[in-house]
Amino acid sequence: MIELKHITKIFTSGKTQVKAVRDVSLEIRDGEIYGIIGFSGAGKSTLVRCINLLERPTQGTVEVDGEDLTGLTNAQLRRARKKIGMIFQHFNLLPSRTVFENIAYPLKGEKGSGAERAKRVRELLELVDLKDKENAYPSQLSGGQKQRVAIARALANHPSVLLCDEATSALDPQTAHAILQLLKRLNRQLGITIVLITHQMEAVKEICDRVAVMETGRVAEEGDVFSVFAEPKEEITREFIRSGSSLYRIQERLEGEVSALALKPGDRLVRLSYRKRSVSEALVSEISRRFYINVNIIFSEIELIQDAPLGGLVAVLSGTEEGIEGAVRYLLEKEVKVEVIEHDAA
Ligand SMILES: Nc1ncnc2c1ncn2[C@@H]1O[C@H](COP(=O)(O)OP(=O)(O)OP(=O)(O)O)[C@@H](O)[C@H]1O
Repeated sequence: MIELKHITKIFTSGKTQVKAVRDVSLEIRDGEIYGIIGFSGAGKSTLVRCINLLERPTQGTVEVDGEDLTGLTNAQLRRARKKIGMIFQHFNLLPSRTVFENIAYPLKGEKGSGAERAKRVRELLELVDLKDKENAYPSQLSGGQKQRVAIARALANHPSVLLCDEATSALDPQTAHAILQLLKRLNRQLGITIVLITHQMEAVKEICDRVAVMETGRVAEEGDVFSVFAEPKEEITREFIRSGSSLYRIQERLEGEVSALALKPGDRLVRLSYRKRSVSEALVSEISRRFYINVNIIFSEIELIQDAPLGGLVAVLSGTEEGIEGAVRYLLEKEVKVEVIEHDAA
């Protein structure tokens, strides 16, 4: 387990001070994928660099598996850091070394013969699906391949934690997806704890179990990914959801063009959002049948987050006043959030 207790980090240069992290306390459990999301400058990188003490916190303690890293001598810290691998946005490979040599680099000075180290490098190459690239140089690799090399290198000493600082931000969406899937596989296969720093909501939704949302050096909100995104409590989280969801953008567009939908008297244009994991029934056909109403779906966006549907739809409900009222009550009972965007009162 990683326990951050009251971490504050202040950068001082001359007379100016920047409080990059302000009194952050977090617990990251063994074997989970923990996301830290925030816009640029929120303090994510500084916080994650405090976990392996690449940045020494101005205040607070960092415990990894019960050991307080802030209290260690330099030699002890070097040993403790072997338990914590790290990858970066721009891969940080050694350009004049081959893939094999890059991965072997952290094994230098470790126990074991050259043959044993070579065996370990080949195991790692296989783990990240790069067996045929051991003699290539970084400049001969794609971004995704470079990140695979960086992951293999970070895993060389069997760490129990992998810190990922914007690891997919420099990659195209397809390659980013492949790297995220690789991280998820390594998490399941090796049981390694992963801390993923990102400004991309998609990355968090795709693989994280829990998430912390950071704003101006603080954690604004924290929890399991489904709950945080289904029922955000803070405005900053809502901003992230809006930035990554067409469901909200479509509403903005529709508001300007409601007349084009030709709502009839009594019709309601609504947005339905799933808020609880339990929604699995065919709700649309159910309300249509029970309350004798028509549900004309204009747009829907539903994705599986942690195996539960998250998202919703924008639709026009037409029928009698009682029918529509009944349907709305029924949806609310099922914990579906109902927002009326337009009501063309009869
Ligand atoms: N070494 C440093 N010296 C001075 N200020 C710094 C230093 N590193 C970071 N900062 C400042 O601390 C704040 C937080 O930066 P940080 O890089 O942690 O944020 P971030 O959320 O990771 O953003 P980004 O995604 O843009 O890297 C920013 O205002 C930044 O300018």
